[in-house]
Amino acid sequence: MKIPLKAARHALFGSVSPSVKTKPTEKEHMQDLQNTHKDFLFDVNLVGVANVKQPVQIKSTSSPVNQTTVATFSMGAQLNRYAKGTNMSRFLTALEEFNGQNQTLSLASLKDLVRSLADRLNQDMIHIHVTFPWFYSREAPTSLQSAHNHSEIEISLNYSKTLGFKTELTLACLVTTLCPCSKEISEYSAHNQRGEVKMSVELCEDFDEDKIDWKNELLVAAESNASARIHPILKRPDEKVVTEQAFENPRFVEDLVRLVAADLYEYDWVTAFKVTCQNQESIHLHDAVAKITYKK
Ligand SMILES: Nc1nc2c(ncn2[C@@H]2O[C@H](COP(=O)(O)OP(=O)(O)OP(=O)(O)O)[C@@H](O)[C@H]2O)c(=O)[nH]1
Repeated sequence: MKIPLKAARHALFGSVSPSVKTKPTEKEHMQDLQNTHKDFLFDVNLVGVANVKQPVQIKSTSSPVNQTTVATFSMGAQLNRYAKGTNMSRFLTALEEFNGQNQTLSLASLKDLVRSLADRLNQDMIHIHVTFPWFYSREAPTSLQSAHNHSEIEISLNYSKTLGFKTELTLACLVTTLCPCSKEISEYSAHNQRGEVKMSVELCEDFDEDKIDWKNELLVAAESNASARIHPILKRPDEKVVTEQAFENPRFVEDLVRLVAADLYEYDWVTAFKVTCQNQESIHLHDAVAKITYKK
């Protein structure tokens, strides 16, 4: 078979030559619809961009201490009823500059990004939400073989020029939970499952991210209270240890949220928290869930 040239193939499938263009091509002669000012009936609480993926550098107190991960950004601003549209491109320009400076993604650098957005968009209120997987080396208990685990991180910043920043930090990780009821009533064994622990915290005024690696602290709060931690590599002697450890530390979903809440209560850098645990029950199709919200 003889295939026609590419241009002919495109024509075959409906492509046509460009028509005569009459609208301006220079930016200064183009309509700027988004800058139209009229009464457009409602203020818009949040307008911006979502699901923007970027490679970012983060720091950790556990290995690997410097790592590249992929973050997903949502950024938005308020818009008053007299402005037709926001300047969408400026969100991406600000983010591109942020990344171009090879900055580490931290609370401090995100706050700089938010301030720069407030200036570029000439807005008093900015919201930014970032999620990314954070990786850490996890050693098996006996063989000491290690590989990477990860938890999901969320950082949410609400900024107001008059009120400043409201920050919420979230970590979600997976743990093992073993059912106390099942252990109590059964002649042998107990059902156990993978549970997701999600913790969101608000920070004290003088929180210093250089002194406290909040990701690590939240991970410790979840894992140290679970029936057992989750490992990437387990040899047989390791598997024996984690199996027995889970049996020695049975947890209802309620037990786990309460124990994690107690740890967060003791963290003096946390002023308010939410803890949820969702167990993918191995003896049901449904999940078991529990949640605690607390303001100190
Ligand atoms: N406001 C708004 N812009 C949108 C939307 N969807 C896509 N855009 C696009 O965002 C782009 C414009 O971004 P702007 O930042 O306003 O562009 P500009 O006016 O050339 O940029 P400045 O010089 O910074 O003012 C256009 O291509 C719009 O079509 C939307 O729902 N709302």
